[in-house]
Amino acid sequence: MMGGEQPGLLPVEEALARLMSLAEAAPIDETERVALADADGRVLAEPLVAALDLPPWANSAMDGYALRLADWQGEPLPVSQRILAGSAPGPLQPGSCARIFTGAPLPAGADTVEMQENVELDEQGRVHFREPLKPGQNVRAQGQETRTGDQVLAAGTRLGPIELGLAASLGVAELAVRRRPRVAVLSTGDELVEPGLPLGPGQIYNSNRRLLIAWLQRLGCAVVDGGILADDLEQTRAALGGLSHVDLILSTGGVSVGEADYLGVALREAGELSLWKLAIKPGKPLTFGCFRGVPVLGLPGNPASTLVTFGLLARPYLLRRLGVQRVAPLGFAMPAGFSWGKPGKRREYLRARLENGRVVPYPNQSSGVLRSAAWAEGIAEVLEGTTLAEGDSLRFIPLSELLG
Ligand SMILES: Nc1nc2c(c(=O)[nH]1)N[C@H]1C(S)=C(S)[C@@H](COP(=O)(O)OP(=O)(O)OC[C@H]3O[C@@H](n4cnc5c(N)ncnc54)[C@H](O)[C@@H]3O)O[C@H]1N2
Ligand code: MOO
Ligand SMILES: [Mg+2]
Repeated sequence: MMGGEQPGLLPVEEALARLMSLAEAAPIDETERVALADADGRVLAEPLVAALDLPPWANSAMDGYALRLADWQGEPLPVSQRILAGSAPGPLQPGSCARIFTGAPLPAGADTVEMQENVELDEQGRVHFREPLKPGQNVRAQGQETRTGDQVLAAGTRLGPIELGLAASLGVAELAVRRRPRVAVLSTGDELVEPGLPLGPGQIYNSNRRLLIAWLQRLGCAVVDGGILADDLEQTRAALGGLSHVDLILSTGGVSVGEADYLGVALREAGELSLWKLAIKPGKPLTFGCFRGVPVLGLPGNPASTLVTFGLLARPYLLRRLGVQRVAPLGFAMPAGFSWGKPGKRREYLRARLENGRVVPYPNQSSGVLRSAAWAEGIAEVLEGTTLAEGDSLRFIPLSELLG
């Protein structure tokens, strides 16, 4: 399309919904078994089902004394055994109590534990219980957390420290996970130079490559580094064609309407362009298509646009291909610490911080300014067609929610 024509922009939620259905149609569903030590950030391929009760046996929640409250008449009790964590006690002798420590198994016959702070010992070493006792107090019953056969994690769960700890608590040493997605990263632009090399006239350093590779690795992807791609249609076709083995080609730049923007051209030529021009700022020219069957996500080249579109759209797309169901960033509502007078045509994502409980945007919101994101703690969403007065609420999405 030539001239000043400005076709309708696709609303962000519609773009996300389309990406999600495209992701569901192209699942990365091969699985592999990995040790827990290698499972952080991976996606569970099968439900995790408990093969034992947790706790496996009743145990004490306190350091103190275990007794059988059902038979106790209020008299001082002699101590018949001492039970440390890791031991296997015999049954409780009738008419006695047991010295017991936190995490130690309750002896058969005992049903209640009193903490040591609430008892007194007399010269005969008998225990006087000073406070009223409740049946079962300070006892962690067998299976109170989990019963054998319970599903504790669903397939499609993304594994993090908590899930790994939970699997370990059930004695699981290996998990079935989806294989890592293979994602190629291409940085388009004749102006780009890698850090460490001298900068010539008109050149800038390639920041998107590092940003995306580090982020993809955190997401558990196997990255194919495609380096810098010149602004040239022939080379663009060749580069895309040479990546037939990956699950996704992720590029930056070359998707707008400039005369050196060839990514969109190559996708259009291949006849498989399914998404272009979103009502999002930054990030409008985001492009999604396929090149000879390989999905291609063309992020806009401006670094803050790359960041916002990767976090809001590419990341959920990749996670959904791995079977993760809850993918969209949630954030929470916070009051604006600024006003917004001019309703926009695009939904804006401001790089912002929380100060005194209010959202404060970085002063320079230009999509070329990556420093805005390094300063920010999150991105704040200003809906299209709206104005804001100070104190009005808007959604704030912490960067930590996007980066993990
Ligand atoms: N006439 C119009 N011009 C532009 C429009 C428009 O609608 N009409 N959209 C603007 C918007 S919005 C964006 S965003 C940019 C995006 O364009 P591209 O994705 O095609 O990106 P490039 O033009 O190749 O680069 C944009 C900008 O970012 C710098 N860049 C690119 N790659 C990197 C990298 N790897 N590391 C650091 N910086 C990078 C590049 O030098 C440019 O300054 O288009 C607007 N134009
Ligand atoms: O949409 Mo562009 O990313 O504003 O600069
Ligand atoms: Mg370019």
